Amino acid sequence: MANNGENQQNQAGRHQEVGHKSLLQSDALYQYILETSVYPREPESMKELRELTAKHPWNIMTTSADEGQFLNMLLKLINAKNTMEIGVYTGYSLLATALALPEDGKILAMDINRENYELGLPVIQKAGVAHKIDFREGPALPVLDQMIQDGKYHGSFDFIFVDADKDNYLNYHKRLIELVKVGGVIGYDNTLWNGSVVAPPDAPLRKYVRYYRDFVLELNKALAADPRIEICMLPVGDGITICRRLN
Ligand SMILES: C[S@@+](CC[C@H](N)C(=O)[O-])C[C@H]1O[C@@H](n2cnc3c(N)ncnc32)[C@H](O)[C@@H]1O
Repeated sequence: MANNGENQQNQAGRHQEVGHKSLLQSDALYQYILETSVYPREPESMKELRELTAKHPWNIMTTSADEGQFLNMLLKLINAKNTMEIGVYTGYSLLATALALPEDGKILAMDINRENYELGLPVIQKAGVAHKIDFREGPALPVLDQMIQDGKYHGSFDFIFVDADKDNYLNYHKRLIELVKVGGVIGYDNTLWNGSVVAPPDAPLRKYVRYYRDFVLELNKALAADPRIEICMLPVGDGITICRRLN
Protein backbone atom coordinates (compact mmCIF):
# COMPACT_ATOMS: atom_id res chain seq x y z
CA MET A 1 0.00 0.00 0.00
CA ALA A 2 1.36 3.46 -0.91
CA ASN A 3 2.17 5.75 2.01
CA ASN A 4 0.29 9.01 2.47
CA GLY A 5 2.92 11.12 0.66
CA GLU A 6 2.81 8.78 -2.35
CA ASN A 7 -0.98 8.87 -2.35
CA GLN A 8 -0.91 12.65 -2.43
CA GLN A 9 1.66 12.65 -5.21
CA ASN A 10 -0.43 10.16 -7.21
CA GLN A 11 -3.49 12.32 -6.77
CA ALA A 12 -1.68 15.50 -7.84
CA GLY A 13 -0.15 13.63 -10.81
CA ARG A 14 -3.44 12.05 -11.86
CA HIS A 15 -5.10 15.46 -11.83
CA GLN A 16 -2.53 16.81 -14.27
CA GLU A 17 -3.44 14.04 -16.75
CA VAL A 18 -7.14 14.93 -17.08
CA GLY A 19 -8.15 17.37 -19.78
CA HIS A 20 -10.14 19.95 -17.80
CA LYS A 21 -9.59 22.20 -14.82
CA SER A 22 -12.38 20.75 -12.72
CA LEU A 23 -11.19 18.88 -9.67
CA LEU A 24 -13.25 15.83 -10.58
CA GLN A 25 -10.74 13.09 -11.30
CA SER A 26 -12.59 11.73 -14.31
CA ASP A 27 -13.01 13.41 -17.70
CA ALA A 28 -16.03 11.22 -18.43
CA LEU A 29 -17.86 12.26 -15.26
CA TYR A 30 -17.14 15.94 -15.79
CA GLN A 31 -18.27 15.68 -19.42
CA TYR A 32 -21.45 13.97 -18.20
CA ILE A 33 -22.21 16.93 -15.88
CA LEU A 34 -21.60 19.43 -18.66
CA GLU A 35 -23.60 17.60 -21.29
CA THR A 36 -26.50 16.51 -19.06
CA SER A 37 -27.08 19.53 -16.88
CA VAL A 38 -24.96 22.53 -17.88
CA TYR A 39 -24.82 22.95 -21.67
CA PRO A 40 -28.51 22.17 -22.34
CA ARG A 41 -29.51 24.96 -19.90
CA GLU A 42 -26.71 27.45 -20.68
CA PRO A 43 -28.17 30.74 -21.96
CA GLU A 44 -27.25 31.45 -25.60
CA SER A 45 -25.26 34.56 -24.59
CA MET A 46 -23.13 32.60 -22.12
CA LYS A 47 -22.45 29.95 -24.75
CA GLU A 48 -21.40 32.67 -27.19
CA LEU A 49 -19.09 34.28 -24.61
CA ARG A 50 -17.61 30.91 -23.63
CA GLU A 51 -16.87 30.08 -27.28
CA LEU A 52 -15.41 33.52 -27.93
CA THR A 53 -13.20 33.23 -24.82
CA ALA A 54 -12.01 29.75 -25.86
CA LYS A 55 -10.13 31.42 -28.76
CA HIS A 56 -8.30 33.81 -26.43
CA PRO A 57 -4.70 32.90 -25.47
CA TRP A 58 -5.41 33.17 -21.71
CA ASN A 59 -8.62 31.12 -21.85
CA ILE A 60 -7.46 28.93 -18.93
CA MET A 61 -8.50 31.88 -16.70
CA THR A 62 -12.18 31.75 -17.56
CA THR A 63 -14.79 30.54 -15.10
CA SER A 64 -16.01 27.08 -16.14
CA ALA A 65 -19.55 26.60 -17.45
CA ASP A 66 -20.61 24.50 -14.45
CA GLU A 67 -19.33 27.16 -12.04
CA GLY A 68 -21.14 29.84 -14.06
CA GLN A 69 -24.35 27.84 -13.69
CA PHE A 70 -23.72 27.47 -9.95
CA LEU A 71 -23.14 31.22 -9.46
CA ASN A 72 -26.26 32.06 -11.43
CA MET A 73 -28.34 29.69 -9.26
CA LEU A 74 -26.78 30.91 -5.99
CA LEU A 75 -27.48 34.56 -6.81
CA LYS A 76 -31.12 33.78 -7.53
CA LEU A 77 -31.46 31.72 -4.35
CA ILE A 78 -30.22 34.58 -2.18
CA ASN A 79 -32.16 37.24 -4.16
CA ALA A 80 -28.96 39.19 -4.74
CA LYS A 81 -29.32 42.72 -6.04
CA ASN A 82 -26.19 44.66 -5.15
CA THR A 83 -23.04 42.72 -6.03
CA MET A 84 -19.32 43.04 -6.67
CA GLU A 85 -16.86 41.08 -8.78
CA ILE A 86 -13.07 41.26 -8.50
CA GLY A 87 -11.46 39.66 -11.58
CA VAL A 88 -13.55 39.93 -14.75
CA TYR A 89 -11.32 38.75 -17.63
CA THR A 90 -13.74 38.43 -20.65
CA GLY A 91 -16.77 38.40 -18.37
CA TYR A 92 -18.18 34.86 -18.18
CA SER A 93 -18.89 34.96 -14.42
CA LEU A 94 -19.94 38.60 -14.82
CA LEU A 95 -22.54 37.62 -17.41
CA ALA A 96 -23.71 34.70 -15.23
CA THR A 97 -24.18 37.28 -12.44
CA ALA A 98 -25.81 39.96 -14.58
CA LEU A 99 -28.35 37.47 -15.96
CA ALA A 100 -29.29 36.38 -12.43
CA LEU A 101 -29.91 39.87 -11.04
CA PRO A 102 -33.20 41.78 -11.28
CA GLU A 103 -33.48 44.61 -13.85
CA ASP A 104 -32.31 47.18 -11.29
CA GLY A 105 -29.52 44.93 -9.95
CA LYS A 106 -25.94 46.24 -9.83
CA ILE A 107 -22.47 44.78 -10.23
CA LEU A 108 -19.35 46.74 -9.35
CA ALA A 109 -16.83 44.91 -11.55
CA MET A 110 -13.08 45.46 -11.26
CA ASP A 111 -10.15 44.32 -13.33
CA ILE A 112 -6.72 45.70 -14.15
CA ASN A 113 -7.32 44.78 -17.80
CA ARG A 114 -10.05 46.61 -19.72
CA GLU A 115 -9.13 45.07 -23.08
CA ASN A 116 -10.29 41.58 -22.11
CA TYR A 117 -13.51 42.95 -20.63
CA GLU A 118 -14.18 44.77 -23.89
CA LEU A 119 -13.77 41.54 -25.85
CA GLY A 120 -16.79 40.09 -24.10
CA LEU A 121 -18.73 43.34 -23.72
CA PRO A 122 -20.63 43.15 -27.06
CA VAL A 123 -22.08 39.79 -25.98
CA ILE A 124 -23.10 41.24 -22.61
CA GLN A 125 -24.70 44.23 -24.37
CA LYS A 126 -26.56 41.97 -26.77
CA ALA A 127 -27.90 40.02 -23.78
CA GLY A 128 -29.42 43.30 -22.53
CA VAL A 129 -27.69 43.31 -19.13
CA ALA A 130 -24.78 45.75 -19.59
CA HIS A 131 -26.70 48.51 -17.75
CA LYS A 132 -26.27 46.53 -14.50
CA ILE A 133 -22.46 46.72 -14.73
CA ASP A 134 -20.20 49.46 -13.38
CA PHE A 135 -16.76 48.43 -14.68
CA ARG A 136 -13.68 49.98 -13.05
CA GLU A 137 -10.31 49.46 -14.63
CA GLY A 138 -7.44 49.13 -12.16
CA PRO A 139 -6.39 47.24 -9.05
CA ALA A 140 -9.30 46.44 -6.75
CA LEU A 141 -7.64 47.09 -3.39
CA PRO A 142 -7.53 50.92 -3.57
CA VAL A 143 -11.19 50.97 -4.67
CA LEU A 144 -12.13 48.88 -1.62
CA ASP A 145 -10.09 51.16 0.66
CA GLN A 146 -11.85 54.18 -0.77
CA MET A 147 -15.25 52.59 -0.22
CA ILE A 148 -14.41 51.80 3.39
CA GLN A 149 -13.13 55.31 3.95
CA ASP A 150 -16.33 56.78 2.46
CA GLY A 151 -18.28 54.86 5.09
CA LYS A 152 -21.51 54.62 3.07
CA TYR A 153 -20.85 51.18 1.57
CA HIS A 154 -20.55 49.26 4.83
CA GLY A 155 -22.76 46.17 4.80
CA SER A 156 -24.21 47.09 1.41
CA PHE A 157 -23.34 44.11 -0.81
CA ASP A 158 -25.49 40.99 -1.08
CA PHE A 159 -22.84 39.04 -2.95
CA ILE A 160 -19.15 39.44 -3.80
CA PHE A 161 -17.21 37.13 -6.13
CA VAL A 162 -13.40 37.18 -5.89
CA ASP A 163 -11.51 35.64 -8.80
CA ALA A 164 -8.30 37.65 -9.18
CA ASP A 165 -4.78 37.88 -7.69
CA LYS A 166 -4.59 35.07 -5.13
CA ASP A 167 -1.78 36.78 -3.19
CA ASN A 168 -4.25 39.51 -2.24
CA TYR A 169 -7.22 37.39 -1.17
CA LEU A 170 -6.54 37.90 2.53
CA ASN A 171 -6.20 41.64 1.96
CA TYR A 172 -9.52 41.54 0.12
CA HIS A 173 -11.14 39.54 2.90
CA LYS A 174 -10.16 42.12 5.55
CA ARG A 175 -12.07 44.76 3.58
CA LEU A 176 -14.89 42.71 2.06
CA ILE A 177 -16.07 41.45 5.42
CA GLU A 178 -17.02 45.04 6.19
CA LEU A 179 -18.61 45.71 2.80
CA VAL A 180 -20.78 42.59 2.56
CA LYS A 181 -24.06 42.74 4.48
CA VAL A 182 -24.78 40.51 7.48
CA GLY A 183 -26.23 37.33 5.91
CA GLY A 184 -24.56 38.23 2.60
CA VAL A 185 -22.12 36.01 0.74
CA ILE A 186 -18.51 36.26 -0.43
CA GLY A 187 -17.31 33.58 -2.88
CA TYR A 188 -13.56 33.02 -3.15
CA ASP A 189 -12.60 31.18 -6.32
CA ASN A 190 -9.72 28.73 -6.86
CA THR A 191 -9.47 27.67 -3.23
CA LEU A 192 -8.38 24.15 -4.23
CA TRP A 193 -5.86 25.67 -6.66
CA ASN A 194 -5.45 22.97 -9.31
CA GLY A 195 -5.52 20.36 -6.54
CA SER A 196 -2.10 21.65 -5.47
CA VAL A 197 -3.32 22.27 -1.91
CA VAL A 198 -2.65 18.57 -1.23
CA ALA A 199 0.52 18.22 -3.32
CA PRO A 200 3.72 17.34 -1.40
CA PRO A 201 6.37 20.09 -1.24
CA ASP A 202 8.49 18.51 -4.01
CA ALA A 203 5.62 17.85 -6.46
CA PRO A 204 6.28 19.04 -10.05
CA LEU A 205 3.97 22.07 -10.15
CA ARG A 206 3.83 24.79 -12.79
CA LYS A 207 5.62 27.93 -11.62
CA TYR A 208 2.51 30.10 -11.12
CA VAL A 209 0.70 27.24 -9.38
CA ARG A 210 3.59 26.85 -6.94
CA TYR A 211 3.87 30.61 -6.39
CA TYR A 212 0.23 31.12 -5.40
CA ARG A 213 -0.19 27.83 -3.55
CA ASP A 214 1.01 29.11 -0.16
CA PHE A 215 -1.33 32.11 -0.39
CA VAL A 216 -4.27 29.82 -1.08
CA LEU A 217 -3.31 27.53 1.82
CA GLU A 218 -3.05 30.53 4.13
CA LEU A 219 -6.42 31.86 2.96
CA ASN A 220 -8.12 28.51 3.51
CA LYS A 221 -6.80 28.32 7.08
CA ALA A 222 -7.80 31.91 7.81
CA LEU A 223 -11.35 31.46 6.45
CA ALA A 224 -11.83 28.26 8.46
CA ALA A 225 -10.75 30.10 11.64
CA ASP A 226 -12.76 33.30 11.04
CA PRO A 227 -15.65 33.47 13.56
CA ARG A 228 -17.37 36.25 11.56
CA ILE A 229 -18.37 33.85 8.78
CA GLU A 230 -19.84 30.42 8.07
CA ILE A 231 -18.06 28.66 5.23
CA CYS A 232 -18.63 25.92 2.69
CA MET A 233 -15.87 24.80 0.32
CA LEU A 234 -17.22 23.27 -2.88
CA PRO A 235 -15.22 21.25 -5.44
CA VAL A 236 -16.87 23.12 -8.33
CA GLY A 237 -14.49 24.43 -10.99
CA ASP A 238 -11.16 24.95 -9.26
CA GLY A 239 -12.78 25.03 -5.82
CA ILE A 240 -14.96 27.84 -4.51
CA THR A 241 -15.37 28.77 -0.85
CA ILE A 242 -18.70 30.32 -0.03
CA CYS A 243 -18.59 32.56 3.07
CA ARG A 244 -21.75 33.85 4.75
CA ARG A 245 -21.27 36.84 7.03
CA LEU A 246 -22.61 36.21 10.51
CA ASN A 247 -22.34 39.55 12.28
C1 LIG B 1 -9.11 34.17 -13.34
S1 LIG B 1 -9.30 35.70 -14.16
C2 LIG B 1 -11.01 36.09 -13.88
C3 LIG B 1 -11.94 35.19 -14.61
C4 LIG B 1 -13.38 35.69 -14.67
N1 LIG B 1 -14.02 35.67 -13.39
C5 LIG B 1 -14.18 34.90 -15.69
O1 LIG B 1 -15.30 34.47 -15.40
O2 LIG B 1 -13.69 34.72 -16.81
C6 LIG B 1 -8.45 36.79 -13.09
C7 LIG B 1 -8.57 38.26 -13.46
O3 LIG B 1 -8.10 39.02 -12.35
C8 LIG B 1 -7.53 40.21 -12.87
N2 LIG B 1 -6.69 40.81 -11.83
C9 LIG B 1 -5.44 40.46 -11.46
N3 LIG B 1 -5.00 41.25 -10.47
C10 LIG B 1 -6.01 42.13 -10.19
C11 LIG B 1 -6.17 43.19 -9.26
N4 LIG B 1 -5.19 43.53 -8.42
N5 LIG B 1 -7.34 43.88 -9.25
C12 LIG B 1 -8.34 43.55 -10.11
N6 LIG B 1 -8.23 42.55 -11.02
C13 LIG B 1 -7.10 41.85 -11.06
C14 LIG B 1 -6.79 39.75 -14.11
O4 LIG B 1 -6.57 40.82 -15.00
C15 LIG B 1 -7.73 38.68 -14.66
O5 LIG B 1 -8.57 39.21 -15.66
